[in-house]
Amino acid sequence: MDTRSPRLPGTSPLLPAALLRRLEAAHAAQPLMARAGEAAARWAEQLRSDSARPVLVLAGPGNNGGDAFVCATRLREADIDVVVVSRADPARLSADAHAARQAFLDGGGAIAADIPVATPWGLIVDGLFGIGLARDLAAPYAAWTATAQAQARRDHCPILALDVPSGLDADTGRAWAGALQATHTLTFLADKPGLHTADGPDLAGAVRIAELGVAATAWAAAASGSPNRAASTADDAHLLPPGRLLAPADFAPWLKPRPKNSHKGRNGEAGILGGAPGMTGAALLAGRAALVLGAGRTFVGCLDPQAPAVDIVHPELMLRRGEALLATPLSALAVGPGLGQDDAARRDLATALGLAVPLVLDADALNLVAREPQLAAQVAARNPGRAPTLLTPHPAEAARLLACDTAAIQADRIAAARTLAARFNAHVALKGCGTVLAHPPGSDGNDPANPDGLPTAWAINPSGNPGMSTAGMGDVLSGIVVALLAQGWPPGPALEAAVHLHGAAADALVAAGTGPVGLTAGETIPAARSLLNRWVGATLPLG
Ligand SMILES: NC(=O)C1=CN([C@@H]2O[C@H](COP(=O)(O)OP(=O)(O)OC[C@H]3O[C@@H](n4cnc5c(N)ncnc54)[C@H](OP(=O)(O)O)[C@@H]3O)[C@@H](O)[C@H]2O)[C@@H](O)CC1
Ligand SMILES: [K+]
Repeated sequence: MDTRSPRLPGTSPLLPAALLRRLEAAHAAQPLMARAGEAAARWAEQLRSDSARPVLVLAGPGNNGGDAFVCATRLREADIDVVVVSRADPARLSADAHAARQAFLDGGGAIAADIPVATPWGLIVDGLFGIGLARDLAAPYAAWTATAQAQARRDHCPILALDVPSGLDADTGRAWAGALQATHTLTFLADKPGLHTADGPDLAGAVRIAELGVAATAWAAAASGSPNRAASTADDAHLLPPGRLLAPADFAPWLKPRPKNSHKGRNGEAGILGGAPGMTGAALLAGRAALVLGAGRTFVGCLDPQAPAVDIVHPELMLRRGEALLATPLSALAVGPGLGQDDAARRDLATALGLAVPLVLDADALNLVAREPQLAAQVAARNPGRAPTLLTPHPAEAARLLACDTAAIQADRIAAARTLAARFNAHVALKGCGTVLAHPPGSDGNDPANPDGLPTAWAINPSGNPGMSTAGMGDVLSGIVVALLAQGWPPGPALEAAVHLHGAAADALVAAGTGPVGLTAGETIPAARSLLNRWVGATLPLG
């Protein structure tokens, strides 16, 4: 019997396309396309919904098409009926893709110029475009993706995307017009940010990585100035540094069991400031989350003079007026849940910004900072060592902070989070599908010298689900963050852990049938507590 504690999943690097190209160049002597096509064929064999039906393989005009030709050849060798559709001009193919196409033809394969309308498929393989796509799909490709999508629905068959679903930007997760929605994605060499944020999770389905025999750590050499690195180019100025797909192993060092000789003074004083008239519920939700996630004492300061004096559900909470809270010694403070934007809110926020404690800003605290340059300057001037700032905007709040529209934020969420981290000298969680975390220059693991001038430390959180798109979830997240800060977590790990934990708690609830429809913010609080206690008892992978 295995008596070891359960293990925490480890981290996975997210590599931008420019870095993947360097990696590919550094390993050009290896048969990467052959390995990619072979790995795709092996998964394709397993995925077929009906082994009596043929597999439709769409092969595009670049190396993604080359992977598709190899995949089709391997499937035919396994006696699987394959229909390949391609209009790639052989004269314009790379040497590898040309050879892959020729090998398919030499083996007796045939290429169709259009998708047959009447054939029922067992599987559709999407090898149209990979990391080389940078515009809306042109004819005939947009028509092919629409037809493939409709036929997959008709035939109840899966769609396996090679590297990335065609039409998805591998760096940003933005979908170009005509993008294909896959059910499965086999991504090559390393995982990619675009598969995990914005439109990526909807288009990619279940993601697997095929490393193609290149060591998982080789990217580090390609990213640095190693001899394998291709010569620097002007593109380096825009090079997105590698990030991480967040997992509990990223913050495992802080998942410590409490000492037996513990008392509430060791677990800190968490404060929540908000609760303007009509919005006291937001402050209470944040306060309850801070309490239940382990803060030693939790104080809630409401701006509403009519706010209740006690929380009947959680009488452990200490309810105060806003000014009284700001005069209370605190280990960490969250400002924003139900704060409103009136003069009192502005005044209390300005006072809070002057306190030398870790400070979480959310909701109307962010809107006030966006509205008033003086407050913005106060945020940026805070001392990131003694008084770190943590910002948790949703895309509309991020757009106000960066004076742009929400579409611009969503077009490149990673750039937006890194820009906010640099501008406000703050740890940032840009919420939404695939929350993006970015950390300020000078914080742990952050190389201040990235050519684009933005901080290098960023991550995407894969946990969470659409059930979280409901009122109060942001308030609960603020409460979880401030609870961890009060218990002594450093700001970066506290923000990453809180975001991951909150999403994982919502996922556990959905798995148990509570949601996604009708999932409430309050329900995620005890679920997050259960999970945090489970993680504290787990260990890192043993390597
Ligand atoms: N990196 C690796 O390590 C490995 C990479 N491998 C594979 O290579 C893939 C990258 O290949 P890639 O660079 O040839 O790009 P790809 O995505 O096939 O498309 C480029 C072609 O499409 C064209 N085109 C673009 N947009 C278009 C549009 N909207 N409408 C129409 N055409 C459009 C574009 O034309 P152009 O823009 O030049 O006019 C060009 O012809 C990668 O994702 C992976 O699958 C593996 O084999 C092994 C390891
Ligand atoms: K593809």
